[in-house]
Amino acid sequence: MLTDEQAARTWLAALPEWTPVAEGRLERLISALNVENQQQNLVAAATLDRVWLRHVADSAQLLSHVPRETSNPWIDLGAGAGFPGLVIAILRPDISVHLVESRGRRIAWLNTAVEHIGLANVTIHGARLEQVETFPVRVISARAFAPLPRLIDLSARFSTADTVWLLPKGRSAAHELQDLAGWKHLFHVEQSLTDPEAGVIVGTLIGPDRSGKKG
Ligand SMILES: C[S@@+](CC[C@H](N)C(=O)[O-])C[C@H]1O[C@@H](n2cnc3c(N)ncnc32)[C@H](O)[C@@H]1O
Repeated sequence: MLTDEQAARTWLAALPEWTPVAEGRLERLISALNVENQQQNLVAAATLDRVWLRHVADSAQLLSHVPRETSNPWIDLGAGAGFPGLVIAILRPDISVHLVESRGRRIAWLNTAVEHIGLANVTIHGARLEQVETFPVRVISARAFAPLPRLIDLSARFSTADTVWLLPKGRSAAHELQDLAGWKHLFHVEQSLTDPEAGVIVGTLIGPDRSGKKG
């Protein structure tokens, strides 16, 4: 379990995806986020002094749940400040990362951040997810985007038999999964590395469940 900034940075530096370029880009992201967060509430202000733990490592931990060679393309729903999507794009410059965000000021921030960091592998869909054209993806991530049933209803059309879903769900992960009805899936909850009480829902979606059973 990572509990402070130093531990988070040490853990990040040991990742196979870690490079000096990625480190520089993450530092640029964080400094721009600190400035922009004074203009709009991208992340809770109280989390800024633990940004490596609460946002960077919290995002990067998703990489360990999907094989490196089967993670392209990746879509991040409700990208907001860019977590986890921008962190994934920085650590995996070899894959195509799609960010979906509907709020104008956040879309503007994402565009500015991508340009400022110098990322060539990000596509920003500045629209409601409901309006984004369907395309198959290998990974769907979404942090703090929507309750699980709505999240799946909105995004199942991007999922194939091979798509891995990575859904950081905080403390509600196990309950949300237990209460999920209407879908056949191979989801389970992984312990979050950054919060002892939080979980990440991980797995694949099979399809609609017409049997009426839960979970
Ligand atoms: C609570 S924020 C989380 C942002 C980011 N994932 C994070 O964890 O820091 C949820 C984001 O989803 C966006 N959002 C909500 N509904 C959406 C929709 N239907 N389509 C696209 N974006 C949406 C909101 O504008 C907001 O930026």
